[in-house]
Amino acid sequence: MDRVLIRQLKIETIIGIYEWEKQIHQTLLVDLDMAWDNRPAAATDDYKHALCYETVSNRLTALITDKPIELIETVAEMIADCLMNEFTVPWVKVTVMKPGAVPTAVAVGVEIERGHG
Ligand SMILES: Nc1nc2c(c(=O)[nH]1)N=C([C@H](O)[C@@H](O)CO)CN2
Repeated sequence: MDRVLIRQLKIETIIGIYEWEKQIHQTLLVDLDMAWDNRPAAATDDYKHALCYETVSNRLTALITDKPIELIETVAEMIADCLMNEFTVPWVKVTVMKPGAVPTAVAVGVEIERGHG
């Protein structure tokens, strides 16, 4: 299956398990691999057949900034659910990185795959 990709989507939000983290915004970087049949869009050159990476980016930013979240695992699962239920993406790989969370690491993160395709 073809894929639509989003790399390093930057989301500033309240994320973390500690009290001090609930008082600040921190950056998450999200990578998405979304299964999608790109042939109808290419054959017609018609946007209506495309999985719009701009619409997806805006929707996921709104979703994740709506309320405080403790775990990046929750972020990844919310993103996968949204893509499969709202955008009918049949398979997705979601990587959520939290740069700076561990001072001795460039970034830490989680990766999940959901669906088939
Ligand atoms: N697997 C996880 N481990 C940790 C998380 C997390 O979301 N998933 N979060 C934290 C803290 O919020 C940390 O980022 C503060 O620096 C610790 N471990």
